[in-house]
Amino acid sequence: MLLKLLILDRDGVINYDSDAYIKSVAEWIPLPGSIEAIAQLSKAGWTVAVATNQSGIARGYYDLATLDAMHARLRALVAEQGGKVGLIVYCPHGPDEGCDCRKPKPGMLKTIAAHYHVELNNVWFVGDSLGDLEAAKAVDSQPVLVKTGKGEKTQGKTLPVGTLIFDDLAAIAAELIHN
Ligand SMILES: O=P(O)(O)OC[C@@H](O)[C@H]1O[C@@H](OP(=O)(O)O)[C@@H](O)[C@@H](O)[C@@H]1O
Ligand SMILES: [Mg+2]
Ligand SMILES: [Zn+2]
Repeated sequence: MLLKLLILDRDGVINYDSDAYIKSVAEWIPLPGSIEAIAQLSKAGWTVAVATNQSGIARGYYDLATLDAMHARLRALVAEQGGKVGLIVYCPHGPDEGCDCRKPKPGMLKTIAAHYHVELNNVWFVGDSLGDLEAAKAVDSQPVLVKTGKGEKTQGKTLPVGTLIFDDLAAIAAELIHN
């Protein structure tokens, strides 16, 4: 059976983003409807994974324990609604470290695909930044832009051909669950 896999960017898609980075669990605040959307998707048989740049680690703004605590919070909130979150992959590196995982490179998407033993082509990757969409395009995934977070600003840029655009994660869940 083909795995119904959806991959999400984190900041600006699941939770509010900030130009000052999300540096603590207290600053990690879910966007309206995002927790419910993830719970509904997982209860409808979707595996929801996350691929997130976290250069704030390299910059020393917060540590791995804090990052893990944010993700534990995400998992707990979704579980409260009867859903679950799949693999969360993050890039802790800075923009100048030349790693293979920082978006727009597709390394995290490849890690997720290998974890679930699936191909990436046509898997939806939902993000609010151009780098998210470019990462998706690099591995023939489906780039999906949400207008939350930096999404409205990103919408004004030249997007990869075929990028789908939705208002928010709730709209994506409605599309995937009811079609
Ligand atoms: O959207 P995801 O990938 O989940 O995470 C984005 C964050 O890591 C941060 O990424 C930074 O970009 P730089 O890493 O400094 O280029 C800035 O855009 C911050 O505003 C943002 O919070
Ligand atoms: Mg983002
Ligand atoms: Zn990296």
